[in-house]
Amino acid sequence: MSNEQTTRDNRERFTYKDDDIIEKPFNWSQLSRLFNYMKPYKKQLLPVIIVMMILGTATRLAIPAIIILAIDEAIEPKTGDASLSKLYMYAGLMLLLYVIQWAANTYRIKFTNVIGQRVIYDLRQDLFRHIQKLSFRFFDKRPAGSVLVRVTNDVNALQDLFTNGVVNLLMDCVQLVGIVIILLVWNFKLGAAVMITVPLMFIVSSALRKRIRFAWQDVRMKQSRINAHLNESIQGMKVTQAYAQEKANFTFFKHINGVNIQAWNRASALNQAFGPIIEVTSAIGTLILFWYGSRLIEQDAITVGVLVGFANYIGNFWDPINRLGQMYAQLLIAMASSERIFEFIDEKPTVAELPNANKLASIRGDVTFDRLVFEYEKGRPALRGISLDVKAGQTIALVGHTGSGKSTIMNLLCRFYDPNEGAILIDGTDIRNVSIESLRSQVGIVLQDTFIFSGSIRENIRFGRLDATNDEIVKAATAVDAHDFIMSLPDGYDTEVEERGNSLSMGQRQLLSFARALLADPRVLILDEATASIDTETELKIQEALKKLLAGRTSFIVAHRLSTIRNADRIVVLDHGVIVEQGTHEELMRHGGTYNGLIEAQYRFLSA
Ligand SMILES: Nc1ncnc2c1ncn2[C@@H]1O[C@H](COP(=O)(O)OP(=O)(O)OP(=O)(O)O)[C@@H](O)[C@H]1O
Repeated sequence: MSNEQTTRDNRERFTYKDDDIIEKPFNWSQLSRLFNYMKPYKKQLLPVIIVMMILGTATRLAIPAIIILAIDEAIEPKTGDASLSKLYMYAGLMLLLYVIQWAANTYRIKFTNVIGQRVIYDLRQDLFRHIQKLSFRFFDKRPAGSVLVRVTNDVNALQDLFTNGVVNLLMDCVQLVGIVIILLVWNFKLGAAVMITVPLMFIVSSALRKRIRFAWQDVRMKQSRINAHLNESIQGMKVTQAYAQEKANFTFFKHINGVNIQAWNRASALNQAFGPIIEVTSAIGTLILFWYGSRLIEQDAITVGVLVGFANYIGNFWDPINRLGQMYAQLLIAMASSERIFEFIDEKPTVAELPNANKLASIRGDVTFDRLVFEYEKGRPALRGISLDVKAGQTIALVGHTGSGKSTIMNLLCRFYDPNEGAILIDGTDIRNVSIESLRSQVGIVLQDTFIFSGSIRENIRFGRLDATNDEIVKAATAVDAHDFIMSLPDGYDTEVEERGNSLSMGQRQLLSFARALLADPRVLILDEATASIDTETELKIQEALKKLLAGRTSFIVAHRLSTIRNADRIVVLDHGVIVEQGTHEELMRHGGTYNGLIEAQYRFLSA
């Protein structure tokens, strides 16, 4: 163990892997991929926005030209006579241009907001749809909080870019090019002189860009850690409080919160550095303008109007450059976020469907495990060659020490993971050759940790089959003996339960999950029996419910209760990923092997 590890302090009790360090160069194809999200709205809204953009930019470019004309033709014309009427005319014209500019900008912002919101909506939908398709392996590696942050923070980070960012960027670019052309055409020498500092500014600022990009990526990563920890803390709050570990937990939170602020400050300081660079270059540019401009006036090469107009254009010239600098930072933030979003969207489900996968036809329920080998992590096999033949309608109890591979077999049967070697056949068909939906709709699973969603009891049962009628729901609940307890709740089937079903007891949650499974009516049922001890009356109820649930289907039970085990047609005993014994309860007891040991240990425990 390294020195660093041994001296690890309390703050690092919990470790979160740095979530996806992405260090790729600025990715133009990704930017265009992002902009593809705007395509559906191209016809509908883009023409309006483009017209507004042209109007806004054209008026902005025209105003200094009017100032030049007003000075040179109305205030100080070469003929010598100032003309008040001309001045009024130019002032009126300017007023009109300002009004047009204001109206164009207002409408443009309104429309871009609409597009921005729709794009964000679509992107979030895509991301969520894809996350739902990802396999268990993906979620094994990632804390829920870090997944959450991509759908919330990272998508939000793109909001500014899509609402006004892109359009502002285009407008600023057009404005810049427009000003450069106007200045060079109006007076090439003076125009070139004032812009001499621009390349210098680009050289200095380009050095900053890379650092800014990485700094913002770092911020996102740190935020992701906060979310991961927060999510875990909230879910594990009861344990934290039960062990009075709030202080230690808070210290760790303070640590990651502080690290996040530091990262943010660093990124923001780098961002701020753009401002002074531009201010200094703009000041030098203005200095050159007045110094060189006044010499040109002395030589009669330009008029006062041109100098004032140039000053105006130059003012308008640095503004967009400054904004482009900020916009670049915003673009970098958006790029960092979009990289993280696309990284998820591009993640291929490890359990993939064959392109030509057929639906699994209605099954009888024969299940064959053929020499299954599986490892979650390389080099640590959880299953080392499992072979088992199960006839339709049989109940198989899987028993064995903790970590022996019982749940893993079930995970493979549902295709939450695919085996490294071997195959699982249902009615002779390899489950990898059929569509996942058709498989899972016929293979039901009731997990040990029954998940109850926030919503009504009725909706929770209906989760088994969304088109079930209310009568069918009541029938399923009655069959598993859950009806009485449901009716004793304040609003019966309409009683709202909290997320995870915290307001229900363990036994009640289990009965609900049985009702849900019964409603789904799968031909093959997997049941990871809850280990928590419950009172004898509930135990009896659950056993009765189980009988009804299992009747007529092929069932696999990761069994912990003796009563469940005894009722099984066959008991399969696992040890370190291999089947060491199988048979009925009596056969295995007579055999006096691992099973016998397990049962005796349970008795010793109960009678102790
Ligand atoms: N998601 C996972 N990632 C990595 N290893 C895992 C994962 N799930 C299980 N394992 C490992 O695989 C082995 C088999 O685990 P499995 O959950 O199948 O055991 P089990 O017999 O169901 O245990 P229990 O009775 O405690 O539920 C164990 O060594 C476990 O540490």
